[in-house]
Amino acid sequence: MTKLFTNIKELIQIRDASIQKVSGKEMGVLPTLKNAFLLIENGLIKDFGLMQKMPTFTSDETIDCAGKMILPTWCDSHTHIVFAGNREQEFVDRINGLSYEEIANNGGGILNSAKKLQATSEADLYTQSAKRLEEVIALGTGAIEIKSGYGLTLDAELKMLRVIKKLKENYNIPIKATFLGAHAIPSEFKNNKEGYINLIIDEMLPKIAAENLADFVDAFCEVGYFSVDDTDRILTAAKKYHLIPKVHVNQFNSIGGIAISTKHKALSVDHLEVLTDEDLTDLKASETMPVALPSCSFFLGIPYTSVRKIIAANLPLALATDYNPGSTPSGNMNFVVATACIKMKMTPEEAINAATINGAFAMNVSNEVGSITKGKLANFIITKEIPSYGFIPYSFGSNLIDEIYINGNKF
Ligand SMILES: N=CN[C@@H](CCC(=O)O)C(=O)O
Ligand SMILES: [Zn+2]
Repeated sequence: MTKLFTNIKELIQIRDASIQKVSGKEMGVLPTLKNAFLLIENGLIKDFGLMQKMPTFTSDETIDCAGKMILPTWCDSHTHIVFAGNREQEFVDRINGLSYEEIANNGGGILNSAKKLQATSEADLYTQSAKRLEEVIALGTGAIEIKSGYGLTLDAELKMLRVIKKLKENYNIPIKATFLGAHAIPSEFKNNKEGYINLIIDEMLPKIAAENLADFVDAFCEVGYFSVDDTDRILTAAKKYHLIPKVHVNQFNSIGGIAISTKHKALSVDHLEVLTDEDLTDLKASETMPVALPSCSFFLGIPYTSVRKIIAANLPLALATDYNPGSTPSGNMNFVVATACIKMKMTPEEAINAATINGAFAMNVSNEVGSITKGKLANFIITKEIPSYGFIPYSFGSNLIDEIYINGNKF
């Protein structure tokens, strides 16, 4: 089955397969072709080039894209879309003056979501989560990472990971599962954090590995949650099961989370709203991808990640949503890209690179998605008629998506 897309006003993010991520100044370069064609075959990108040089193809279907642009679907490398219910009440509490920290200390926050999730059946949790996944695919996400971490008991963590497994089976986009048992200390272990870490290491990890339920491991390395030593213990234990770390660090405090994560060769370190010079030095000596989550800063009113410092240090950067019920109840990557430009002063080129090729790297799916590359999945966004790709972040809040293609089929 072949499909030919012709007269594409601009074909965005064309790359050779050898490019897996872009760093520093390279982030400001977004390779494109104006007036292009794109040929797909059996769900994969087969060929692309300039219209003037298009060979004669016999395709099953031809789609005229005059005035429209094509770019790879967004790669959202950090989400928590498997959750039960919502935390709208906490949103109102924050409007009325309580802080995120105060809400968490009063038994709200992650523990509130854990209580709801524990009381929700696996079937119901699947239905709620699948709805969110479909919502974000329609918004242009074509590869996604999903974390556990709202279970906080062996059974509930397994329930979350089994829901992610089922999503992988039923939806045809790259989905990666991350075990985040170390998301918060459950109330039963309030005065016995060691006991909970032992549960993670001695019971959760072996069971999860035996059922092959996770690709990555995560921990919330933060004051009041898991210390650097706790994180070290968990990442060390996870290594035995070949779980690569992707770690929540530096959301509120810089406590050494980056150093311990890079020491464990983490694939990514995520949040980084607080970032010291020492953190930057540790990142520079690593292959770890820094990931910024601007929708979280927007929703909580906390500082935005200093991405200009990161890029000036010649580092790469990825952008993700952090879609979750507490700090970021939105999985809209278009908003993330716009907010990165508006609030973090990224150029449209940098933001699109961060949300596609670097996002793919941050979840180990670079061979399948993240760019318009021969042999990669035909997962792409066709825009409405727009004057330039800069219009995507510029027209924040507008829906500029005309169609989404996943594995060569309209979603
Ligand atoms: N910071 C840790 N975890 C989530 C939020 C958790 C929640 O509030 O439910 C985050 O990445 O922002
Ligand atoms: Zn998160």
